[in-house]
Amino acid sequence: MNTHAVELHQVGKRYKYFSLNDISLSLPTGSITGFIGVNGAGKSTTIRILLGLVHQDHGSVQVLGQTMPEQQVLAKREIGYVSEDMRLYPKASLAWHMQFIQSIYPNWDQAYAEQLLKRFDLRAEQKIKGLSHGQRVKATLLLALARRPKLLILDEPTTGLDPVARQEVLTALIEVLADEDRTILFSSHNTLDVEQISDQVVFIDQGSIIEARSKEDLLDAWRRLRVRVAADQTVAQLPNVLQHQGHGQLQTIITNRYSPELQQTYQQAGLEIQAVELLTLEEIFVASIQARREGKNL
Ligand SMILES: Nc1ncnc2c1ncn2[C@@H]1O[C@H](COP(=O)(O)OP(=O)(O)OP(=O)(O)O)[C@@H](O)[C@H]1O
Repeated sequence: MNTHAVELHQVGKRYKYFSLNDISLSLPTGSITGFIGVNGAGKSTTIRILLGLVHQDHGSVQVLGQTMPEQQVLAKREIGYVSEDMRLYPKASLAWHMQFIQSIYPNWDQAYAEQLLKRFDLRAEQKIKGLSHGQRVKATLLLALARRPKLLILDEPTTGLDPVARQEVLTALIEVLADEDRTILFSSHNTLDVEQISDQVVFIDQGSIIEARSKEDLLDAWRRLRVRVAADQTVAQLPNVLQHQGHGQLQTIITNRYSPELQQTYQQAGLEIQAVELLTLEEIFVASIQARREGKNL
């Protein structure tokens, strides 16, 4: 078994108005990675390169031990892919699609497919054209999950789903990972979903990866400190202050390098620390993008 399901090294792709800038990324086997970026950041382009649908201009791409795009036929047998723009046949039923996929993929798990039908409250005999948006997303997900792929790549899997449906989908994804040699990459604008289920987080901005590490490490490193400062003190010059707000005596500092030692340094500089708070993944994402756009190093 490979220790990494996906390895990108210095991968670049140039379009007229956009370029993916030599990105490197590793997804450990058995992990679930949330891939977060604003519109147009390069999430789908990266995913298409992983699938061999778009060829990189340079750099190496290994997916499940296969070199992409050259060995994409072999890799694709083991990859399940779900995106919003996937087309099912509107006039055919879900059962027809299930049989069709079963005939192509030997790993199809019919018992699991039936379990997912119940979980997602879908009827196999219903035609695709009669399904609501959310039901269509769940149907596509069922077709991908029941193939039992080694790597599941989901482009915005929860967009447009109601909160209950979102939770059902997220629970199904967590269950996939009970089997430890399966790996999931999912892109999302929804940081709440990523915070809930991923164990690795990747931020992409303007074609560059700006953060890639374990969710726990990331959440632990970022803090908001509420501090009382002396009148003549300048907070901005203290070490590891990424952002600060307020001009009077009470100010807030945001740091992405929190440690008890850093807190001591601030205290020794004369700050009175009134509170130390964790940030949500959404706050961390927004602050990371802002810092980068202001030319600060993360
Ligand atoms: N085939 C193409 N030709 C030219 N430009 C392209 C092509 N495909 C993507 N792009 C450009 O690459 C940029 C990144 O697009 P991409 O779809 O990867 O972003 P994304 O992060 O998935 O965005 P969103 O969240 O809006 O789906 C966009 O500016 C897009 O216009």
